[in-house]
Amino acid sequence: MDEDERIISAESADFAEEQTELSLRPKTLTQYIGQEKIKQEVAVYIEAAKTREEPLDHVLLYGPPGLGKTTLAGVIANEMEVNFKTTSGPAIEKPGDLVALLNELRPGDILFIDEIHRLPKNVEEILYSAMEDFYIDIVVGQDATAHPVHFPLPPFTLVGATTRAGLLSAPLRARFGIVEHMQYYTEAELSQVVLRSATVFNTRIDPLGAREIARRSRGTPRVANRLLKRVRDFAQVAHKEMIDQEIVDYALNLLQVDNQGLDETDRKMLQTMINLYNGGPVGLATIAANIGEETETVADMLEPYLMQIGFMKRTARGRMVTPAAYAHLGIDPHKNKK
Ligand SMILES: Nc1ncnc2c1ncn2[C@@H]1O[C@H](COP(=O)(O)OP(=O)(O)OP(=O)(O)O)[C@@H](O)[C@H]1O
Ligand SMILES: [Mg+2]
Repeated sequence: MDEDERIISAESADFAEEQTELSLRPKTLTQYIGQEKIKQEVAVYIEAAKTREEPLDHVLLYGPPGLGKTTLAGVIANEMEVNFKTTSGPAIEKPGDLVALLNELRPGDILFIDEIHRLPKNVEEILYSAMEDFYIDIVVGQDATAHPVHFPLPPFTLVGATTRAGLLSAPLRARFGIVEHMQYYTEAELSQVVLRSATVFNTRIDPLGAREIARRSRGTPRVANRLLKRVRDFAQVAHKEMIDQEIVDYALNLLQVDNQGLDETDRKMLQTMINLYNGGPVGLATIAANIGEETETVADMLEPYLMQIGFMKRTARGRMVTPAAYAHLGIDPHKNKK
C-alpha cells in the first residue's frame, strides 16, 4: 500500500489536509500540547534571547513525522515575535535559491527548513558560514565574468526539522545550538489534541470517545486529527450528535485500525517477520523488500512506533519481533518455531 493511502500514515496526505492542519495548529507554547521537556527548555531560551535582544540560537527538531515539528517551529517564531519563513530541503535546489531566501530575512527572523537532511551538498556548505557568522561567499557569473561575492546577512535563526538526526551531516548538526528530540505523545496528551481539534471542527465528542481515538493514533497528533475527521463522518451518517467510544470503535474497526493503532501494513510486516524469519533477527532492507515498501518508509514510519510500543526491537544482527507482538497478533511463538 502506498504510504499516503494509509489512514494511520503519519505523513501529511495532500494539500487539503495541509489546509486543515493550518487551522488546527496551536500558535503559542501554552496551546501546544505535550512535549513538556522541550517546551520548558525552549521557553527559557526564548525569554533569554528576547531579554538580550538577540536572535534565538539555531534549533534542530528531530523525530518521526506528524509529531508537531513544523507546528513547534511556528510557535517559536510567534513567541519570538519575528517573521516565519518556511521552505524545505528538496525545494532549495541550488545555492542561489538559498541566497534569495536569506536575502529576504530581517534581523531576528526565523527560517524554517523542513527535511533539512535533503539539502543538496553545495547548498548545505554555504549554510555553514551563514549559520555561524552570518555571511555567505558565493561565486557569481560564469567563466570569464565569474567572481566571488561576499554577502553579509542579518542575524537570523535557522530552525531545521528532520525525521532522523542521524541523516544529518556532522558539520551541519554541530551548528545547531539547540537540538530537541520530539517524543511520541501519551494517550492523555492525544486526548487533549482530539478534544481541541473537535472544538475547531465544531464537533461534539465525549471524553471516552476522545480517549479511544487517542489510543489508536500511534502517539501522533496528525494521525489523531485524521482519525477524528473520519470518525466524524461516520457519526454524521449515523445521525449521532455526540462522538462516543462506540462509534469510534465501530468506525476504526471498519477502517482496520486496531486497538494499538496498527493497520494492515504494520500487521503484514510483523507477520512476515514471524512467518519467513521466525521473528528475526532480520535486516530492515529485507523486511522492506518482503512487504513491498521502501526501506526508508519502514525506518521512518513503521519501525519507530512498533519499537515504541515494544512490538519490535533492534539487535546487533537485525530486527526482532517481541513476545508482546506475538500476543497481540494471537500467534503462539513456540508453535511457529521451525
Ligand atoms: N503539540 C501539539 N498540540 C496540538 N496539535 C498538534 C501538536 N503537534 C502537532 N499537532 C497537530 O498535528 C498536525 C501535524 O503536526 P506537524 O505538521 O507540525 O508535524 P511535523 O512533525 O512537522 O510532521 P512532518 O514530519 O510530516 O513535517 C498539525 O496540524 C497540528 O494540528
Ligand atoms: Mg512538518
